Amino acid sequence: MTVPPTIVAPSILAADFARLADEVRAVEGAADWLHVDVMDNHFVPNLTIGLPVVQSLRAATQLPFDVHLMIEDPRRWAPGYADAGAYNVTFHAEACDDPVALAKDLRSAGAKAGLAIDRDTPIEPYLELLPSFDTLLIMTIKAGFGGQRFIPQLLEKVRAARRHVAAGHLELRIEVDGGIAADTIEQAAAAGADAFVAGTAVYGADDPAEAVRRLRALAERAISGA
Ligand SMILES: O=C(CO)[C@H](O)[C@H](O)COP(=O)(O)O
Ligand SMILES: [Fe+2]
Repeated sequence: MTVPPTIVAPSILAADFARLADEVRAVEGAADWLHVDVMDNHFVPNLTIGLPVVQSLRAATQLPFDVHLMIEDPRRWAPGYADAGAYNVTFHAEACDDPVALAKDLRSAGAKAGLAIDRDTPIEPYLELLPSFDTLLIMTIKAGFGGQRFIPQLLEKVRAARRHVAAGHLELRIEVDGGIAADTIEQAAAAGADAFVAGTAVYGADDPAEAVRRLRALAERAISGA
């Protein structure tokens, strides 16, 4: 698989769950990954979908799945998503006492491993773990709900992560999640993000595929400094 320089990952959290397969197909061909938010009503105060839905959806699309686990006890559940064919499985640093061990398990199960950092968690203690990961997801809101307002101050974590990645020549995606839209994606890209989750901005648009293409064009323009 060739690796696109900029990833746009529509979040199905903002899709119509009664028409999930159709909603996914609406962004196929435009999106790079499909972002799947799994919430357990314990780690965050919201409940979404779990493994059976991901297993069924896997057969409905060619898009790589970017699973974002907002759950307690990710060591118990995360490998199941890798087994279900997820491309990237991201769990929260705050929910895991041995993130490196779980990253190894995910890679052994054939998935990329992602570490997520919530709004109130500093990035510094986790920078030294990054060589064990393929993706670092930096929340640009408080995890739990779609449709929230982007918090620009959180981009300081993106800048710190980008500096660390550059200094260490690491191969790591820096993904931002929460409130990413046409008026925020350029700041996130300029700060050093190269993967962008967008729920409301994609599925709230009249043409979700066009919204994805527009977001990518804005991000690429900001990254190239044009
Ligand atoms: O992880 C998430 C919420 O915890 C979602 O991925 C995120 O909120 C995307 O939705 P939006 O673009 O509407 O903010
Ligand atoms: Fe997410």
